[in-house]
Amino acid sequence: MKNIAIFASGNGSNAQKIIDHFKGNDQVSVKFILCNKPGAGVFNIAEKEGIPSVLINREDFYKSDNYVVLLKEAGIDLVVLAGFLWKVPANLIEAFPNRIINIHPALLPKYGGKGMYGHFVHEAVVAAREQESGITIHYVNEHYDEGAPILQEKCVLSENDTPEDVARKVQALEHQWFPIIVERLLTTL
Ligand SMILES: Nc1nc2c(c(=O)[nH]1)N[C@@H](CN(C=O)c1ccc(C(=O)N[C@@H](CCC(=O)O)C(=O)O)cc1)CN2
Ligand SMILES: NCC(=O)N[C@@H]1O[C@H](COP(=O)([O-])[O-])[C@@H](O)[C@H]1O
Repeated sequence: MKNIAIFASGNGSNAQKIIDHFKGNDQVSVKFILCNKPGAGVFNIAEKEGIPSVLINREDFYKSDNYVVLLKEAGIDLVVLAGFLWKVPANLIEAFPNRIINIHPALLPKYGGKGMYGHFVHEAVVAAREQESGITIHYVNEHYDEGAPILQEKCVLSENDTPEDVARKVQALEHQWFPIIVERLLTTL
């Protein structure tokens, strides 16, 4: 059995796609959904899917090993950041070397780093009149968006695309590829 923990901060559409992908697979379990935003939509997904959820406490997250202990005791094999908006601290990264991955809604290294999340990314891409955008799935290190890349996929943009149009095109790539990459990585662990 391979065990996944998903970290999210928002609606959880990527979490839902990953959960759906492994339904019927008795070798993979989504053990926890952890979120730092009270009332986030991902909590509704956890409840609907019968997956234990955890509201992350900032003090504990950055000043204790409580979440490392929780994940280790649950036998988590892969930590998946799916729209998680806090920086993962060094103790968690050290406890799960090459076992934490993230999806970024742009073609890193462009449009990454502090402040580059959600609609801010797509607004910057449109402002720069980029002709393409896409996704980057990467390992997580102690800096935002600088971990080793795992996959990049592109989408073509038109000059009339709004940030919302870009978000739609990018999200389609996320939903298509993130579950596949999670499954592919689990086979290597
Ligand atoms: N140690 C790491 N932690 C995280 C990474 C990472 O690569 N290394 N990726 C992020 C996800 N992310 C981009 O993919 C990202 C998320 C959020 C931010 C950001 O600027 N956050 C704000 C706070 C926003 C909020 O609390 O609502 C901030 O830090 O001021 C940048 C990039 C997940 N964690
Ligand atoms: N830099 C991090 C970042 O911007 N992550 C982005 O947050 C969204 C979460 O959507 P979801 O909650 O519907 O999965 C996704 O588009 C993901 O790429």
